[in-house]
Amino acid sequence: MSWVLSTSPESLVLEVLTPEADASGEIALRYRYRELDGDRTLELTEHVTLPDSPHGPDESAGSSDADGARTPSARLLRLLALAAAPSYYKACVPATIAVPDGLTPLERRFLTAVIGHGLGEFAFRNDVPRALTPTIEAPDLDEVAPVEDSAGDPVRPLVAVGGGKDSVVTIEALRAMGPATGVEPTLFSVNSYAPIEATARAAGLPLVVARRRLDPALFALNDAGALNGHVPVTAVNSVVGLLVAERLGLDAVVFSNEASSSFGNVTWQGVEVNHQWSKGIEFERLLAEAAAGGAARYFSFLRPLTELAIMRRFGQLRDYHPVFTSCNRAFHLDPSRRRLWCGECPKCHFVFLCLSPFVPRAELEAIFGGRDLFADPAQREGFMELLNAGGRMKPFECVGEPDECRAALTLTQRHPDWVGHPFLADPEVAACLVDDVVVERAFAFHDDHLLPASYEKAARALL
Ligand SMILES: CC(=O)N[C@H]1[C@@H](OP(=O)(O)OP(=O)(O)OC[C@H]2O[C@@H](n3ccc(=O)[nH]c3=O)[C@H](O)[C@@H]2O)O[C@H](CO)[C@@H](O)[C@@H]1O[C@H](C)C(=O)N[C@@H](C)C(=O)N[C@@H](CCC(=O)O)C(=O)O
Ligand SMILES: Nc1ncnc2c1ncn2[C@@H]1O[C@H](COP(=O)(O)OP(=O)(O)OP(=O)(O)O)[C@@H](O)[C@H]1O
Repeated sequence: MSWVLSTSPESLVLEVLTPEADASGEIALRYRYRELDGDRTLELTEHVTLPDSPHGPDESAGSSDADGARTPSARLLRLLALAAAPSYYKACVPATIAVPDGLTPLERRFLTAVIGHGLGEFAFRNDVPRALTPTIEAPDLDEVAPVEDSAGDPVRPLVAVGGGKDSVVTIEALRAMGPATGVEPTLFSVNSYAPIEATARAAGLPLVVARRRLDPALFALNDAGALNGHVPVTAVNSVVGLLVAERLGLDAVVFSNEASSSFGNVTWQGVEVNHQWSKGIEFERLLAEAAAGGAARYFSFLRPLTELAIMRRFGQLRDYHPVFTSCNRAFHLDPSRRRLWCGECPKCHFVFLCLSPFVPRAELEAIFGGRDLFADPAQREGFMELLNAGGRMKPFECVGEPDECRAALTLTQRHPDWVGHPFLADPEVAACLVDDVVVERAFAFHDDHLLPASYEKAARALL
């Protein structure tokens, strides 16, 4: 199979083939590398298994077959095949991606964006700018006529759970909406991880789990030296969420992507490179438009809020403090590589810094296994990057804006638990303190969001 790695990108095409699905919830996403001037091919298949309802079969949901079972809609299946394509494309970065079944204008925009923006970090780190602009060969299909979403606000949301702080804030806000609005959340994850299961248990709400298995040939290609790097994984999780909602008869898919995730890390070759692109508002709009008129709406409940406002709210949700994990080392595909709170990655630095004004010091240190990360000289540079000290670049991880980090530092410096801490007396750290205007701005409500009215009201109540 490693012939694909030695073939020139111009002589190689990645085909996105027709996805297959059945009423049991099994989905096969099929891709094929094809040599342009030879006859060698390499087929890759990714499998996704959609869950059944936690309450038993719901006859009213989805499109019914004769036997009452449900098959996923072709529109969402096609979107999933496009959203998952970057994993396979990035291994060889062929000059052409072909979709023999054709693309509607919206699908073409979607594929262009998940490659052109979703692979920004991959292209930057591997220094392959051409990765962002492959030729897309696909017959033009007519757009499906746009359909308005139903007028009422959704009441049966499927809430994505990542095991971290953000989804917890959403879960509790939606639960609080219940008595007045009838909102009843169901929790969902792609694959199963200990912090996600523990979060669902702490919430006491039903969790449904979709399974996603990459083609093992991708790992073999990686071992043989294929290009590798970050992919827009939230794009995949989001479309899987829409397929799950359709299958279970739920009326919304709710993510917990905050305002800050729309801001990039660096501008390179005229492109804003954003590790979190598929968590940003541009992706949210694109998918919401593509999913419009379907079974479920797609939006992010925390879009109007900053990371710091979310941290402040999460600080109050103490039942979850022993169970959540934001550190990405807990989420490797291979369970033997998983680890809780490594204490040395940008997400650990970020959570430690931004929770420090809102959680008593002893409790914060307990979350990190009894460690005070401010006191560890090996972590100093990581904090400096978050604070943008001396113009350092924001790390490639899901972390907030430098001004939010500086506002957190300022609040921590004023907090009695941290008085006299040597880290805060470090002159380079002290130079990052900000005034009250910046602190206040770090809690602002952002109006660029897609929240239905009752959800917007609930989000405002978090401030
Ligand atoms: C857990 C983690 O941080 N993974 C990133 C890491 O990959 P690593 O090899 O250390 O571990 P695995 O995730 O187990 O991946 C094994 C290989 O599989 C490839 N792969 C994985 C998922 C996928 O959808 N497609 C793939 O091709 C992967 O490239 C490995 O070869 O480093 C990778 C390279 O930078 C990252 O791509 C891995 O990130 C995962 C895709 C992932 O799930 N990450 C989330 C924890 C994550 O980053 N969430 C974001 C949300 C932003 C977004 O949507 O872009 C965040 O919290 O920052
Ligand atoms: N495996 C997963 N399955 C479904 N949704 C996920 C998964 N991992 C992350 N998400 C969702 O993707 C979005 C972005 O993930 P992110 O890691 O930023 O959030 P989080 O885990 O809630 O919080 P934190 O920032 O503390 O990690 C969130 O809505 C999260 O719930």
